[in-house]
Amino acid sequence: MGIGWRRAGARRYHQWVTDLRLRVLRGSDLPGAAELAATAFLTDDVGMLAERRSYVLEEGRGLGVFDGERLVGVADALSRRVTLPGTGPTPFAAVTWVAVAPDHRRRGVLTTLMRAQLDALHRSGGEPIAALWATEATIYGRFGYGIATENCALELPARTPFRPGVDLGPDRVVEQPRETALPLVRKLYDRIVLDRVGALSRSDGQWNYFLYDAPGARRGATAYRFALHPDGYAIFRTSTDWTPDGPKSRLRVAELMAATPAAYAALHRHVLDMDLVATVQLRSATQEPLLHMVRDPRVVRRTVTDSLWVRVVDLDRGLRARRYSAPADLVLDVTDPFCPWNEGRWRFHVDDAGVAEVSTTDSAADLALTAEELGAILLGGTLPSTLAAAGRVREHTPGAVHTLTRAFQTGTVPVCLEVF
Ligand SMILES: CC(=O)SCCNC(=O)CCNC(=O)[C@H](O)C(C)(C)COP(=O)(O)OP(=O)(O)OC[C@H]1O[C@@H](n2cnc3c(N)ncnc32)[C@H](O)[C@@H]1OP(=O)(O)O
Repeated sequence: MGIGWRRAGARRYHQWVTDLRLRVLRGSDLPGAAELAATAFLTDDVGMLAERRSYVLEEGRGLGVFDGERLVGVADALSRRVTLPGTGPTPFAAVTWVAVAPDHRRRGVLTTLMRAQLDALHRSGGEPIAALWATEATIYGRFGYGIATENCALELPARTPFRPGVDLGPDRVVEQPRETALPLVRKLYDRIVLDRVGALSRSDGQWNYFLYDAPGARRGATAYRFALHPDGYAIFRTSTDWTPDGPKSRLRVAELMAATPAAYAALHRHVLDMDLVATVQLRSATQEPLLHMVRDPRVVRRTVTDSLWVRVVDLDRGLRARRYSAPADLVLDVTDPFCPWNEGRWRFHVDDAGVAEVSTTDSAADLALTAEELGAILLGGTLPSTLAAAGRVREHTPGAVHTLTRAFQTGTVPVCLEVF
């Protein structure tokens, strides 16, 4: 049976008769998948891609499209947990390694993979939400993914001074070799992610993937270095640059986690004060405390980008997965052509404890929105009021947008800094 699809008209897909076949990938497909991913992502480090990938492979979750014997499209969905407001780490399908061979593009291979992935999650009652990092921001909205979190690439001069009075606490930051640092890092991480909305829990394999450190993966920089504090850690690399004006090396932080303000300040001071370094780069939240600790916030260059794109797979299970900040009783009119089981009117009732009841209804709608907006607001990062101002959430009952916004927003801005 051919499974390629081609768009014909605004919303209709016709079966496109080809030799294309979809099947679940096996471990033995990894080399072919790595070849395909390398081609699609414009690299030739096939061996490295395959080795890194092997740490997180799960039987039965990767999907492949084959043209005869040749693998021409892949999409994986890893079993991961994301911290949701009020409920902590919650399973989600981490969609990744999406690639289509350049000579098979724009024939519906990606659409077929997305269709099969979401159908499987729906049918099996698997993870109620899916999430991904998008290579291009125009790809995934059509499949019901919306921008749920943003992050900032920060760059600031080394030795940037803090404001007077920033408390570094009594504890010292000590660098340790990877082997001894990792168990401590993991313990700290497990503690910190519990209430950090948007952060992802990690298994052994996911730690190996995240901290993959083969020389070819370092892009000319050093191996990872580990700086430990009793309440946090920083993992970073440096790349050396000797110029006629003196050393202008860069320090790039892979991850800095701190459970207390003093640990946060001390760890930032450690990376900012590294000798021979001219510039420090970090990936951070949009509401990063560091900006409010330095004496001159304008020396910090910031580039904001979308990070986690979220898709509510099953509307009722997805909305019930988190707690809410204020009571609400609203009827949502949801448009979701890619997952039609979510379409229609839903009563969204939140009690005083923040627990949601979600059920279908015939009552008149207070608000109308699509799956893309639902995904965007789920973590509390993108506000319904912002989407309403953009014309993407439509209010039928005055005050409904305000009620929805109060329910979804949380005390902190969610952030996901881990690309998977
Ligand atoms: C989660 C992740 O892994 S993100 C990684 C995504 N992968 C990459 O960026 C690697 C390089 N690119 C690719 O491999 C491919 O071009 C893909 C996967 C992005 C798209 O695969 P295709 O099989 O060509 O997509 P498909 O034919 O199903 O397109 C579906 C629709 O998306 C649109 N689309 C697909 N890719 C893009 C894109 N890069 N930019 C804008 N629109 C796109 C198509 O035009 C089509 O629109 P239509 O329904 O209005 O006709």
